[in-house]
Amino acid sequence: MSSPGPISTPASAPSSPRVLVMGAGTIGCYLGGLLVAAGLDVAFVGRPRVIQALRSHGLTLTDLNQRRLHVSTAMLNLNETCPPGWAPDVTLLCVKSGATPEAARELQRALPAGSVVLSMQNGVGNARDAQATAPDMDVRAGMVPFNVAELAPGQFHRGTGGALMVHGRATESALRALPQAFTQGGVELQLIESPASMHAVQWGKLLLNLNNPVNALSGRALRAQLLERGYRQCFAALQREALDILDAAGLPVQSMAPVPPRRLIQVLNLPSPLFRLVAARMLKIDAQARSSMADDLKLGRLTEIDALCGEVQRLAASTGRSAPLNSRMRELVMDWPQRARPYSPSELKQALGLR
Ligand SMILES: NC(=O)C1=CN([C@@H]2O[C@H](COP(=O)(O)OP(=O)(O)OC[C@H]3O[C@@H](n4cnc5c(N)ncnc54)[C@H](OP(=O)(O)O)[C@@H]3O)[C@@H](O)[C@H]2O)C=CC1
Ligand SMILES: CC(C)(CO)C(=O)C(=O)O
Repeated sequence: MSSPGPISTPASAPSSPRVLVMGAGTIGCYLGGLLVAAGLDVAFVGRPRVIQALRSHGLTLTDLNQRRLHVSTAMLNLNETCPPGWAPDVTLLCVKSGATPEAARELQRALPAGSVVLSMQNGVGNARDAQATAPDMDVRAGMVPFNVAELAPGQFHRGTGGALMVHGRATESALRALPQAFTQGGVELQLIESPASMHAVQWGKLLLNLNNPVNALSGRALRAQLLERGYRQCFAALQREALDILDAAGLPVQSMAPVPPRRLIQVLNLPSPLFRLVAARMLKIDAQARSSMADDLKLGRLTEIDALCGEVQRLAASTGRSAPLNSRMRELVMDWPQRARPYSPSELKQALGLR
């Protein structure tokens, strides 16, 4: 992506690597749009609402560094199901966790055996679940560190930074084109060779995503929510419980923050004036950015709470322990439709049983 102002987008050459975006939503449109702009041959599969918006408006991508990119409708290969006979070099699986089985079934039906599928989803279980549903695919875990918001139909904004990570090797033909293509759009992609390291990355991201329910229930934008100590204390308590369980299970975690996970918990608990100083980098978030779960609650959609707090509960149970805070948070998110009123910091602490 060039910065600032619109840029022209190159037409993909006949020999361009082919990418299928399965689930053209917020992340799918952002990642796929960057790849179209880099000249890759990208097909999007999405719901009629999104496909119609892209047909009417094209795709506009912006980011926190004032980059702006417009991909015209003519450049977009838009579909409501996998285009028949279209064999991608790589597929980006970008649906929410609850939609993974249906999407994986479609990939299994439509793509040649051995097709590489990258799960660009949150949680630690989506790649495993997709692989179980689509046994002929080669499903790999991926990780998206940054926040993307749909600002208007066809307009997607990246509000935070960080490098994409994917399980694979730079020498693999399916993946070779991706790092450079994303770099052109201002996004780094790191390939992680070892499955154990990728698992540690995913758990590191899950720890960060334990703020998603806090953010969603706060009713505030991410930055405003993180500036409230009471909400940070809730996030820190959920993280501490998860880390204790991960330690008990002997599972390593790669921190997604510039400091180790336990240090991050201390930082989150600091009084706000100190937190602002110490966590200046963490607070480099656009004022309007919200967690993906906040979008789900607002639109009355199924949330990914089961893939986040639910995963902590399941890991706890597998080691003979319990995860009362993550269990309680899961209940609060499930009970949202009955309440439908944001929690103040003290209300949320009280609801979690924190002092
Ligand atoms: N948004 C963000 O900032 C971030 C999100 N993530 C993760 O990325 C993943 C995707 O999230 P996000 O992009 O926000 O989700 P969205 O809901 O915005 O996008 C997913 C889209 O895929 C559609 N979809 C689901 N199943 C199918 C199908 N079988 N065929 C076609 N379209 C389908 C959904 O439609 P419908 O709603 O009708 O099912 C929806 O439009 C999640 O795991 C999320 O946690 C990770 C980092 C940041
Ligand atoms: C980027 C981040 C951590 C923002 O909350 C996210 O993963 C999400 O919104 O789901």
